[in-house]
Amino acid sequence: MQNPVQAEQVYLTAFYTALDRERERTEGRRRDEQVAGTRNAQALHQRDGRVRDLNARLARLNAAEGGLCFGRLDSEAGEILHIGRIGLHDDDYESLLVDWRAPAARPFYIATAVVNEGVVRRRHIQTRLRQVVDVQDEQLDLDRTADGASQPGTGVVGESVLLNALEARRTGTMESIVRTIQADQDRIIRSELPGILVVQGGPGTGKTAIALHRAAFLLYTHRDQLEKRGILVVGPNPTFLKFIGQVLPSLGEDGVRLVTVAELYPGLTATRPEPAEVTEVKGRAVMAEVIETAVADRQWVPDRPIELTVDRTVLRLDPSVCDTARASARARRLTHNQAQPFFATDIIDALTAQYAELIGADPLGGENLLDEYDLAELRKEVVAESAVQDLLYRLWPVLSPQDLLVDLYGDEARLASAAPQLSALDREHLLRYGDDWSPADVPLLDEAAELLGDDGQELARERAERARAIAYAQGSLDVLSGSGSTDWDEDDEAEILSAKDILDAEALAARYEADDDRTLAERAESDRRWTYGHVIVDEAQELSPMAWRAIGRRCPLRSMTLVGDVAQTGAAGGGTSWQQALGSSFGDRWRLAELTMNYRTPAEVADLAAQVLSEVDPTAKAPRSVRSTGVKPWHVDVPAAEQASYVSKVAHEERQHGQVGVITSRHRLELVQESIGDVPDVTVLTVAGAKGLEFDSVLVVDPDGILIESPRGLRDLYVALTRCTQRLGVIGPLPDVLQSSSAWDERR
Ligand SMILES: Nc1ncnc2c1ncn2[C@@H]1O[C@H](COP(=O)(O)OP(=O)(O)OP(=O)(O)O)[C@@H](O)[C@H]1O
Repeated sequence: MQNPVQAEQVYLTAFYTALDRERERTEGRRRDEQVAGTRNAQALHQRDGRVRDLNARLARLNAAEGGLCFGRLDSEAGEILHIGRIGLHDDDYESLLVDWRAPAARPFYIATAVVNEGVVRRRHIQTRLRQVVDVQDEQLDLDRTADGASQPGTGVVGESVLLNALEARRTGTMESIVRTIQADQDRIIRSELPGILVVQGGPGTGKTAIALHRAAFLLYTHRDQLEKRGILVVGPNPTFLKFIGQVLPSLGEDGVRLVTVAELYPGLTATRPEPAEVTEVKGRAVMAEVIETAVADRQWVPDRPIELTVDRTVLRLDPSVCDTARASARARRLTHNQAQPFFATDIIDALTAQYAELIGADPLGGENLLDEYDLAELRKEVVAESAVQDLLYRLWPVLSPQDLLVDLYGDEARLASAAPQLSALDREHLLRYGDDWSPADVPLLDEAAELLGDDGQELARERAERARAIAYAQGSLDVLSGSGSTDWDEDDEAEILSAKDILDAEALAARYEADDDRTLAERAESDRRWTYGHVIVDEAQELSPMAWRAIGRRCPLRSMTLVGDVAQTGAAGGGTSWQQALGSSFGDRWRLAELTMNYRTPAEVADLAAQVLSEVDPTAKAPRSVRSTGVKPWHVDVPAAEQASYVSKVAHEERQHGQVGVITSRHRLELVQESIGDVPDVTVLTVAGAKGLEFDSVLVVDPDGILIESPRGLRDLYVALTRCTQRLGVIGPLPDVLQSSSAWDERR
């Protein structure tokens, strides 16, 4: 009789055969598409689309190679279902392997002995390359479990697969948890698409992992809807995005764009560092009003008449004329730049009328002597006069968001007028000269862009895009006409109109624009007004109200998953409750899910972190660790002068345990970095840089410094202490909150 490993090997071999066959078929279809002759541009274009789809299918098949099948369900009715990274069928379209995201796979994640979902046995299948190396069974029918009917050779049941995964050394990048998703996590992953779902959970509860698996689930379940608009994932910093960047490709999904808030505005680099208190002011919800007033202030009405000369005739523009023109332009409810031509026309009309009055007046007191042609000529003169153009610029300039902010930040008077609700000190924080940008400027630029509308630059970009499309279309036509004469015999040629006969490049370009050949991520990246089918925000507690406004604009459907932990907020503008963070943008239109199990930190470390959490928020409940390692955290204080070299020595030693993270105060960062040097598997960072990351071993250096460097120092310390999967060491004087002798390993 076959043992379970052998039995599963038979299945697995069949699955890989099916995978190989599907891959060959897809490759064959792609080859056929690529060599097939196409006789008109539209067909060529449609073919490009099919090749794109086949490439995506191949990527999904290739991604499924590692760990293709990892589970099996046996039902009460004797039915067997194998669960894998992808769905596979045989030639008769009978299901062989069920995609982990399909409804049928769900019991694999949620069935328990109490609520077994009709499943009597769950089997975890462990594979290496294409070989089954182990299987572990969980009996879910209580009767059979009671009489001990577990199968021979099945190995340990229960949580061992999960614990093995958690104990495994980290690789430096996050990996998929598809084999071991837990029931409470599964519920979040499969939560419905519409609406805003907030996932609150302490450190290591799997929020990031879940958010990414949810993206994969949503793309699978709502592919038609989401493939067109894509999913946006917003993370706290580029290191974090790199850390999580491989999870979705490993699940075969690439219709997702990963960005930081600083990258949300196309064509702009926003990396200038700035003090936390400045960031905090820029992030306040009230800044939306400030920007609105700053725009309104650029629609100026002088308080006394302005004189200007057109061809030696002195004209006078009265404030009342400006006021009327402004009111009428504003009443159009257009953006500032869209409304500008209407305002300008009214002013020019008024000046032309005055001009005509003066020079066309009949000396004998009769009617004005000028006819329509004369009036048109006078108008041209008025428009061409530079003094008029200068005045129009002062009264209602066409502005880019950058212009608006540079002018606002650089002028105390403008700031005072636009931001009376801010204190003098807050306004001082905003005051600066220059046109380089910090991440906190991005939501403000976005806000300004909404109110200002197109300033011509966007139009220029669109024109450049169009020129590109025409050039591409022209290339396609050249190819078509070149091959047309050689491929077809004369009879054919007489009957078949060549694409060139039917289309010119411009018309063809219009078709290309309708279905752009750039990837979705590329198109979304260059278009500020792109709206996504779903938005995921990680470390969501860090975002300011202004950032939420910018993100909300990218998802008018309000289909979002926001994951974070309000106890870990470090950013000056971030929220310490979800109501506070989201209220100004989304009111109470969001639903909350909570995670309570900590899959990262062992209990020994989590207990210590819980002490800090109770200082941060006495009402907060620390997540419960799923495992303990028996290794207590250790602490050493060394004289400040020797600290950096001591840290370097220990960091080098800790490498034997895997990836090492050295988390220190901003103050000490450079010194520690220099002392350790560039060593593989050791990363030195501040708490802000470590957010969302994890390491096998963590050294927290200068905890006191971390504590006092920021008004949110306690939260920062909490984050630092919860980054390790195995070992924690603390170096430097211990703050009071960590003075608990029982928590520490005294041996070091
Ligand atoms: N069901 C699971 N199976 C295996 N590993 C898991 C599971 N859930 C979480 N993990 C692992 O636990 C670790 C922590 O997960 P993750 O980073 O998603 O937590 P988090 O809640 O985002 O933490 P933080 O708030 O600290 O950023 C990761 O290594 C992740 O792979």
